[in-house]
Amino acid sequence: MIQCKTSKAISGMGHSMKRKEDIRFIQGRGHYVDDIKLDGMLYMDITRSPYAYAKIKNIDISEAMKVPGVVAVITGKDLEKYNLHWMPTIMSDTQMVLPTDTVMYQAQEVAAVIATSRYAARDGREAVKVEYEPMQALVDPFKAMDPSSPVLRTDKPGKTDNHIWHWEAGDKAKTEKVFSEAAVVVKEQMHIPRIHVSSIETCGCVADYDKINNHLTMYMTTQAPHVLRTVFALVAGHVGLTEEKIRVVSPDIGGGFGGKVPVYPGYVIAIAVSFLVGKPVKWIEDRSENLQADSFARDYHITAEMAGTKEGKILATRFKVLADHGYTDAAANPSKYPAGLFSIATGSYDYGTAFVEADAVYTNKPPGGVAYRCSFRVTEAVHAIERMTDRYALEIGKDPAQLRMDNFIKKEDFPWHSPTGWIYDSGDYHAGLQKAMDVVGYADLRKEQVEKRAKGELMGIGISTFTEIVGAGPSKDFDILGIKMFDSAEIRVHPTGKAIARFGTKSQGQGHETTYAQIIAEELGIPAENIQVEEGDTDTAPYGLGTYASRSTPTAGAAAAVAARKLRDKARKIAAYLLEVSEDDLEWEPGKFFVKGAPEKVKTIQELVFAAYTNFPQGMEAGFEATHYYDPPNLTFPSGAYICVVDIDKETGGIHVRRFVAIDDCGHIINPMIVQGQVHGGLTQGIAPAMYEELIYDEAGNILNGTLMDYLVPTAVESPKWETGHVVTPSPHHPIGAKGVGESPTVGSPPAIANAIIDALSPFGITHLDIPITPFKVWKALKEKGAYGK
Ligand code: PCD
Ligand SMILES: [Cu+]
Repeated sequence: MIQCKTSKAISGMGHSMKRKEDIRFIQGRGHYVDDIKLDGMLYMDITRSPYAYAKIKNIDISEAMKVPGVVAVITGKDLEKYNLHWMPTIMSDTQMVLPTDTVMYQAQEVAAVIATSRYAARDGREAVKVEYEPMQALVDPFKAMDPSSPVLRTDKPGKTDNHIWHWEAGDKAKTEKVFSEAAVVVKEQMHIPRIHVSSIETCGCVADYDKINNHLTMYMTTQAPHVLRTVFALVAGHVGLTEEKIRVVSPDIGGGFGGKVPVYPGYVIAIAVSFLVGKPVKWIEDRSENLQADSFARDYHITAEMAGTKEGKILATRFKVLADHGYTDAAANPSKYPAGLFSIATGSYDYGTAFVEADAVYTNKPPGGVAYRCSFRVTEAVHAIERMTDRYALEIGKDPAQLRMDNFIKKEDFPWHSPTGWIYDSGDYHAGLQKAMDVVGYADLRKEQVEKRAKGELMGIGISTFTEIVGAGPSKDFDILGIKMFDSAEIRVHPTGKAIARFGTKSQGQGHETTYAQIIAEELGIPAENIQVEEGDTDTAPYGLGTYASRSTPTAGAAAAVAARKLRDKARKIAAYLLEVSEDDLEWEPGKFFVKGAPEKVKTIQELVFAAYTNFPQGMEAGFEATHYYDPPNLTFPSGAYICVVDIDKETGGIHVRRFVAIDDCGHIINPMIVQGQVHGGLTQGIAPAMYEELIYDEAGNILNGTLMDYLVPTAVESPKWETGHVVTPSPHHPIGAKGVGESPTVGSPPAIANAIIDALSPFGITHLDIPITPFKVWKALKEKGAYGK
């Protein structure tokens, strides 16, 4: 199925080349921020608020200053003197760096303690005495929307409510008409809970300000080094730290998953302190801080409706969202899309009309709304559409697989214009679902289910046939803080034919050092092994928007191919010159040009590169280097067909995932082994919100599961055996036909699991349960439906 045009020695596209980076990772030689030690480095720890909403009456630092090793305690008032106490968020909202008078969520930063050791900093943090006057927190987003509720963002002049923005897409009037006339309408209220990215490595940085040269080097765990450099320059330009004086370096990163896109106050405080003290300052979050205070994901309350015929033709959908953004809108979305790409909510189905609308609201919870392994809210959209498709099938008593087959967009209808304005590039949804059904043995499973039901046993089969939307994005629509979302590649081939390539993206574990090398190997025929890939240093890499939203392959990966093709064009010119033929008489095969019909007249790419430095035609520029900034013409639309089989213990509500088959379509695959790893990891991060994870707050805004003792992150023990496979519909507009894949499994799997569980419970009249679906929720729902007698 995967075609390899290059030999294993070259290892271009389609080869399961072992990951270059793993040589250091598996030997404990990865180099992370916390491994950085600089002369005279100080350590920072942060005093945080125990209250979700309170006035700060007083901060007494005297005891903290007495702790041996503590050199300074910084508060909002200190930063205010330099106008560094506020910063912009990526969504152009504002966020406190340190508060001067009010705290807005539990675990918010209140003061920073600087000491000569991490331990002293921690002791100092405990010794900071803060006097608070607690206020009534607003936790419920629906209540917060109520015009009679107190206004939380009193820092915003003229703000009279807690509403942040309203956004909509699709055709409201047309959709309403279809709904009012439809024979069948189904409706569910659902909550996609607030969850959290639990990367192995927490956030952290070392801010190293050099007073003599007025230069800041910021070592940090960021998915978007260039954008953050720009943000830092915007925040600190007025004190002389302009962009050319800032270097952001991201060393190895232990998982990003969207949580390392935002700017956290800790980074800005570390910069401010290093600037004021003139020494390097290290800040590394601990596990609980990471869970309690960093950007959350999801938290969408969705009223979902679907209209259709009695026979099973979907006619329209309507989705209304209330988005709880916490204290500030610190989501990581393209500017034009405050609700991200939620309007992909029509999914893989061909029907006439849809209307989606979203309102965002402030509450006393940590800020965020990051795209945790999700292209800006596509996960929420997929959950809504895939749950409702099953809900509709249940309503009319039709098999959910058949209902999907009957409603899919057909492969000949691509490029397909969705009713909410997207143009899907390619796909073959029928083939994907058919393959998943064949692998899982769908017909037999349905028979088994009938037999089990007759015996009172609970077995469920759940399907999710989702369409993803990745590769942000085309500059006409996509920007972050005004910066267009292109990405870049720069290739330098040295005289001996070995190369270094640099990118505007930044791997956090995805394997870019391997796969980017494979793309260049494919295009130039230089062995991937001989191509060194570098990312994450703003002094050396070309400007790019970073790695998230499965955008690296669609953008920087494309840039690599285009830059390599520029070089191949140059190689052709040199070959024509050396072989004394016209360029048209030459033929390319990965790694060499030869004369048509005379294959013995050949120049290898290595010879041609050498000639670019030693023997090139008069008038040609010397060297063998190229750069490309790629502005994608469209997004790529990967898809998947997932089938999950569950067995439920009726007495305890215990859920056992018996099978999980995932057929993905990410177009042409660069490295099948890496893609499989991506799918395994992504599925595990899909079972997480479906069955385990949710951040829970009480009415006072206290987080009830703020440690990994209580916040249940699934491990290998909880993970079922993932059965994976592919169909391949190349992206027609991408230079190598690839689509992103990193997010697909996390986006597509939660509804497959939820649908399976609901399918098992449907004989009791249960039509919906919110994720995470825990044994207790199942048991409670069964009890309410009288499953255990009166
Ligand atoms: N067709 C194809 C596609 C793809 N690939 C591969 O795979 C990977 C991925 O890719 P993509 O899809 O393009 O993506 P990126 O951009 O690179 O990345 C991103 C993603 O990725 C994922 N994965 C991962 N892994 C790891 N290890 N770690 C991490 O952290 C992570 N993260 C996650 C997330 S979350 Mo977001 O941020 O939320 O938005 S988004 C995301 C890479 O390596 C590449 O190359 C291949 O091979 N082929
Ligand atoms: Cu495949």
